[in-house]
Amino acid sequence: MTLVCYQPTSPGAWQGRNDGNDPDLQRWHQRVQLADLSRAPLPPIPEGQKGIAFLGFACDEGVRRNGGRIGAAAGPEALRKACSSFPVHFGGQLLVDAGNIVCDGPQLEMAQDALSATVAHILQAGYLPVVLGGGHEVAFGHERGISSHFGKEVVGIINFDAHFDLREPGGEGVSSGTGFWQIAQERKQEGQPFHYLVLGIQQNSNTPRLFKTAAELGADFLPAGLFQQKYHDQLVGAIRSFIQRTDRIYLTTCLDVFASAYAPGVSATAYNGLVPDALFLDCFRTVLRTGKLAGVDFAELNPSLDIDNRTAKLAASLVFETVMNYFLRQGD
Ligand SMILES: N=CN[C@@H](CCC(=O)O)C(=O)O
Ligand SMILES: [Mn+2]
Ligand SMILES: [Mn+2]
Repeated sequence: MTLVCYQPTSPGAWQGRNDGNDPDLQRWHQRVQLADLSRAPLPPIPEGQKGIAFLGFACDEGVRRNGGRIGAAAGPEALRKACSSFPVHFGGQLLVDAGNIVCDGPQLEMAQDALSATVAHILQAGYLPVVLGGGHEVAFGHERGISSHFGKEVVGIINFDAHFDLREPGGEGVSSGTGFWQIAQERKQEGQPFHYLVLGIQQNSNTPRLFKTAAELGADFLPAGLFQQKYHDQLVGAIRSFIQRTDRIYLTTCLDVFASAYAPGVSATAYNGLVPDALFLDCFRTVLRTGKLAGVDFAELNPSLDIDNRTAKLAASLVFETVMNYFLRQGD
């Protein structure tokens, strides 16, 4: 593939604890295969196996344009590091690192185009793309790659986020806060429905205008306050009924959906965000186990604001969930 903004991952990115080379001792860093897409396509997936391809989106420009605290471009590197020592519980399945889309300076739109093309390539090769952000401008590029690959199929978007990210582009153009508005416009132009479910919305972080835009676009949302054990069945039921209306699911997690005690390393912290507890995990796994997963990403990790890698480790644990559920439990 010829790609602007593309950089392969350096071998030093995956390093960690080593207990030996036996299959039952291995860690992810011993199993991740590095692929340089500028030289060769992704390796073929052997019959009867599945593949996941990580792709970094090293980009600060969306958060900068949105007036936030920059540093998310270092997110992919921190996430790889936090994932490196996870144990391998998935037998011979294929875990590949497909490199990075790097947004150098103000070229955000170009980086998003490169992201879309690379995501489409990953899907074409039969892998599940797991994109490591980067600001939430990752969503527009990622989703477009998915919808271009799946053509007329209905792609539903599930976003764990404190924010709608339904802003109309302002003076600086598109940003980390405009991604889902941009997707809605594309859908409208194509005469396709916009299926968008946001989980964890904070009233104190979204203007009345954003709530109004969400209503006008037919977006569904569940507020952060609903994330209580007594509403468990309601939450899981709402997620399931949303998924039923779609053919494919794009799952995106904006790490600022979590309370700042758990996720201090984000641009816009939430003191009263979600707790990454059993209730949250039930909701997250409900999405992962649909059998319709088309792409997963994690946005807004800003290592320069993190405390003791807390946010990176939380995001990494969700990557672990994604890998485990895709390889071993999808379609339950
Ligand atoms: N991707 C982030 N979006 C939020 C940021 C809010 C903030 O910086 O306070 C938004 O635009 O609403
Ligand atoms: Mn957010
Ligand atoms: Mn967001």
